[in-house]
Amino acid sequence: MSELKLQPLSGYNDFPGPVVTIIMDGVGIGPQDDSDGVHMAYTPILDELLKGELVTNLKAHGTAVGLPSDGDMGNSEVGHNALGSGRIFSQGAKLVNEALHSGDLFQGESWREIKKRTDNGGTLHFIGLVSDGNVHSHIEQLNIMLGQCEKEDVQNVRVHGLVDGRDVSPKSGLEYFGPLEEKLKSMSTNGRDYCIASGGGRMTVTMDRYGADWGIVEKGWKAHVLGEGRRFNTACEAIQTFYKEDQAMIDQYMDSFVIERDGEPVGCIEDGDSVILFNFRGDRAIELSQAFEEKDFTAFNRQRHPEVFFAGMMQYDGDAMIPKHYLVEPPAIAGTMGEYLCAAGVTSYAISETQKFGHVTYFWNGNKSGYINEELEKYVEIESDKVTFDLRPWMKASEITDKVIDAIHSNKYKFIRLNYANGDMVGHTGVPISVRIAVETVDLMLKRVLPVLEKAGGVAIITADHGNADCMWTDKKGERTAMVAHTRNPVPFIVKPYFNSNSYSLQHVENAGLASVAATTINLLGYEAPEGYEPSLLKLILPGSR
Ligand SMILES: O=C(O)[C@@H](CO)OP(=O)(O)O
Ligand SMILES: [Mn+2]
Ligand SMILES: [Mn+2]
Repeated sequence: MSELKLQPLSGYNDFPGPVVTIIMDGVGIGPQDDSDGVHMAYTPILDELLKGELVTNLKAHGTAVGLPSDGDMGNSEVGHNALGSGRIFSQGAKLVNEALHSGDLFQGESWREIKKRTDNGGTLHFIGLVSDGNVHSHIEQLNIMLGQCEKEDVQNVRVHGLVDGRDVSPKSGLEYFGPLEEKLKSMSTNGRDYCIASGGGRMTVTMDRYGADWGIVEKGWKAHVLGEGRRFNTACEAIQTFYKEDQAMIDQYMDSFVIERDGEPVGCIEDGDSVILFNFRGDRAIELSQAFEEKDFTAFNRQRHPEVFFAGMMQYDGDAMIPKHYLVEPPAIAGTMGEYLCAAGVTSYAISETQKFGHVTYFWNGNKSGYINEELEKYVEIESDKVTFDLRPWMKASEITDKVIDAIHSNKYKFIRLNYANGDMVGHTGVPISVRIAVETVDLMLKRVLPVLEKAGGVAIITADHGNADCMWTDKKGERTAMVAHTRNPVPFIVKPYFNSNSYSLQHVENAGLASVAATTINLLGYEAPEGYEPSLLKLILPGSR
């Protein structure tokens, strides 16, 4: 533990209140036009804060958060990893690409075990998100693995594909499933039999997170494993049918589908088979991994639990070791801010609603679940509604705020962090009236929290993990398409001190990104930032130095 020791910041005077970090999920700085849901919302509090002295913009996408290129939008995983760890780690998207292109992945133990099973007649099943969103998966990575299957002459391959429409445009499923079905067909020569076996929209089927709605995973289990769901001849036929039957249908909410051949599901998962969950990101991959791996599983009735070799694209939870087998080593995010603060005896409080609870705990702590030190920390989850959030854009922001106010009043916590999910979760629905209410909700919450913090004599850090609400639609030749994905826009960074014991100025950091927030926070708590952390955005002004 000795290397986790924080050094006191010289010249620092303590102040009575806590440091409160407010993450406005999905609230980026957009083009300031009428497509920008943050700009369009009535946000007097945020507007005023943005005029302050300790205000800047941060990069929250691409290489600034460890993604392969600056063409990649940010996301909650990489954003909260950077916020909580103070450094930039090469993330799943990048690590998997490297392992695939070098071929290391195919030399690994998991792939070799799968090959053994397929040589013994087992089918290889790929389950995952079929798009090039690069948040949870990338179709090119699936394609490379399929190419390897062909090369190694794996006889039977089934793909259980989830339709995206959340990291890519809302009705783009056919653009990915069309070529994929073609490709699988063209690979089915010399006795090989490759095809899509089941699927469904990612928010309805399989990709639940943080235990928000296990029914979603059960629906996926039924389709992928048991072959239960509405039957079609091809995945493209399924998608086209869903579009035809409901004009308003968008990909992420599509029902499950099962592909049949000769009147039978073409790809149930059986004893002796192998399964690769090809999503690299953990939050929405953990529950299905548990359903495959846990012996005494109670979240839903599996009906049948096939004996399979199950491998994740990565290990999704390094503490709980979920899953046991995986294809690519995840980034080793050690020495997080949480670990340092616990080692220094600093008390902390983390809160969000279910949809983002793991963001301020699991992602924040470098993809590790559970407490670092339960005596010093408190994690609070408010249960999220089970709706598409355009219907309840206020979400659980008020309930979170109530608790945060209690936490400030309690005087028990030196560091409080919270995530308001609204800008992001409602941003993903692409419904402008709801997005506006979502952003206004967050502003109202600032109005509630900040005066309490002022009374307590603390300091607020207000930022976001990436953009989303800041672009609600795109316009091509006068035709608007809902834009439901995250953006590549920068995010605001605001420090609002309510004490007069110290005085700070902004410190210029070249290309400043989210990872600089951790050092800044640690400084505000009275310590030098640990070695290797991205530089702090604040400079303590010592008396007489101005
Ligand atoms: O909903 C999710 O899984 C992602 C988008 O794919 O959003 P976020 O990174 O904000 O959690
Ligand atoms: Mn987010
Ligand atoms: Mn999101």
